[in-house]
Amino acid sequence: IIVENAAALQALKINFDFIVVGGGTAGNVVANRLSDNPGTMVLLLEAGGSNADVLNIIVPFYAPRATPDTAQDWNYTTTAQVGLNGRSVTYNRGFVLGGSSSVNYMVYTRGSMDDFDRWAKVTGDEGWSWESLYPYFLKNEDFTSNTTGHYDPSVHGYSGINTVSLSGYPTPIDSRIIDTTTQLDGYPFNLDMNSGNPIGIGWGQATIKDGSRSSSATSYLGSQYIARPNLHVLLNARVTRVLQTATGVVRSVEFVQDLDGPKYTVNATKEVILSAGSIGSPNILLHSGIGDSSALTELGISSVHNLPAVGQKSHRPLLVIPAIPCQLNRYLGHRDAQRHVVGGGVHRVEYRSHGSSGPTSAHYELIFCNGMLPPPPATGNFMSILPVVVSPASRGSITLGSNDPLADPLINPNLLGADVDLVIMREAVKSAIRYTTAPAWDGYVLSTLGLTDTSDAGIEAYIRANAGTIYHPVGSVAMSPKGASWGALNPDLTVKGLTGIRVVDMSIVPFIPAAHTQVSAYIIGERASDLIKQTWGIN
Ligand SMILES: Cc1cc2nc3c(=O)[nH]c(=O)nc-3n(C[C@H](O)[C@H](O)[C@H](O)COP(=O)(O)OP(=O)(O)OC[C@H]3O[C@@H](n4cnc5c(N)ncnc54)[C@H](O)[C@@H]3O)c2cc1C
Repeated sequence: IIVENAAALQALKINFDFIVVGGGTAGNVVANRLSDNPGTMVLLLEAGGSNADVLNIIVPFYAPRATPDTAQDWNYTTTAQVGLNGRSVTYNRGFVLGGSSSVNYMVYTRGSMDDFDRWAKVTGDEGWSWESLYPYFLKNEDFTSNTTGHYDPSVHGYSGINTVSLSGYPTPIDSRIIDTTTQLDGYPFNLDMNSGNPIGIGWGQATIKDGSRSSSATSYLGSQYIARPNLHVLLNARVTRVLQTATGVVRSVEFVQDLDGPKYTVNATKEVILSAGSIGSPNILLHSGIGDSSALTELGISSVHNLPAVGQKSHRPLLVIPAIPCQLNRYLGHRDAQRHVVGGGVHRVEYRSHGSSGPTSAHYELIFCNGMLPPPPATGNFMSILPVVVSPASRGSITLGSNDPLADPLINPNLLGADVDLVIMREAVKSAIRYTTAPAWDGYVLSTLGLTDTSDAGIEAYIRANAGTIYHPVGSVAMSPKGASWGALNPDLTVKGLTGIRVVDMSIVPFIPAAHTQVSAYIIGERASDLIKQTWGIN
């Protein structure tokens, strides 16, 4: 049930068992799974508005229009990035029901077995291993395509909630991408990059249903779920702090509906679940006095619980350079509209101190677009290859610049902060250029655009001048083993040293998966729901 406003919510006088903060990718999974028991009262508070009827987030083609600088984006920018010649870059996050799953590019990649096995190792909890999480991938997924030879049917789920499909129409670069795998060494064809072994080049899968975006809002909060009488959803409800109801017990939530309007509080009888994302969750905790107590005191925020890991040094970004555009001698589609990812691939490079989780994990990914990113020059036909560092070693931070909970936090992803990331990006750029030297591209690709000096130094300068981020922040409220003196969360996602509050979103991740991150957010939501139900004996 969508509640009209805070006054209407208060008039209901409901004792909510659970309050979920943030109706994003993971938060909507939790709201759905907890409310499937009709006796459990769930309140979901989302800062943004409705996803309904917003064309830019419904039509897959329009995804690049959904952010930045829109009403559905938090419209953040980073601090000046030393590794990018002091540039600040936009840092998009969904500000709408569905969160970033409502504005993302819909690429569906799970990551590798080693990625999740590393989570299990780092947290000491086997429940985070690939094998343990595998059922959750299937539970999330409603795979709909059936193009033989483009995927492995045995590794997908067909009765889940969130739709995943293969590209619905062919583009002129598809066969060239795939043919190259047999013409060049080092790019093996991978029938399905979501099997846990993503190395190679294969057909892209996306969270698209019947030509429309499948987000956590359209799937987990689809009409049959949002109508549940025990699930209440309040939009435009921006949470400013979580509050103690007794010493060490955090079961109260403070929020506003207007930036200069009154503050409201609402209590949970069982738990508050923070699912405000990798920027939102540490931001709320810090303003609540849960973080590094000396840094908070300096800002005039009373320390409630000293937890230095919140927002600190755990935030691993992904990098992408705007693209290696290639000028084509002909083009078979509509020039501007064809910004569509049709294939993808992930690769390893030999480098001693690399940061990937193991042999099944990539160092970099090449994303192929049948069109140009950013928007193309006035004449000519273009495709792009986007190299992405998927196992970056750089670590950044989310900190506060003021004690105003409505002010933007300071987002420092520290892009290219570790030398190895620059080396891997340089190799990825070379690899992208090499890819189009295969016979499959003869007479099709004329030249690259923008990058003229292809020496190591020339490529590095190009990267520093043009690189940005692919919007996959993680680890700003990371898990560590139970009892560890570092980390912010226990492996069951409870906040260390506090009762009544868990964090469930991408901020919990100790190491980034070498993948796009929405699938992880979904399965974190799925496992967390089971952990919460176990704690409270809910079926
Ligand atoms: C432009 C873009 C493109 C991307 N492309 C892809 C892709 O193609 N494939 C892929 O796998 N991943 C992609 N990602 C990343 C992926 O979408 C995210 O990693 C994932 O959705 C994050 O899920 P989450 O639950 O952690 O956070 P979110 O989905 O961001 O949810 C957080 C929610 O909390 C709300 N919130 C925040 N603060 C407050 C507050 N104070 N009070 C109340 N509510 C609050 C937000 O409005 C939001 O709805 C992309 C991301 C972006 C931004």
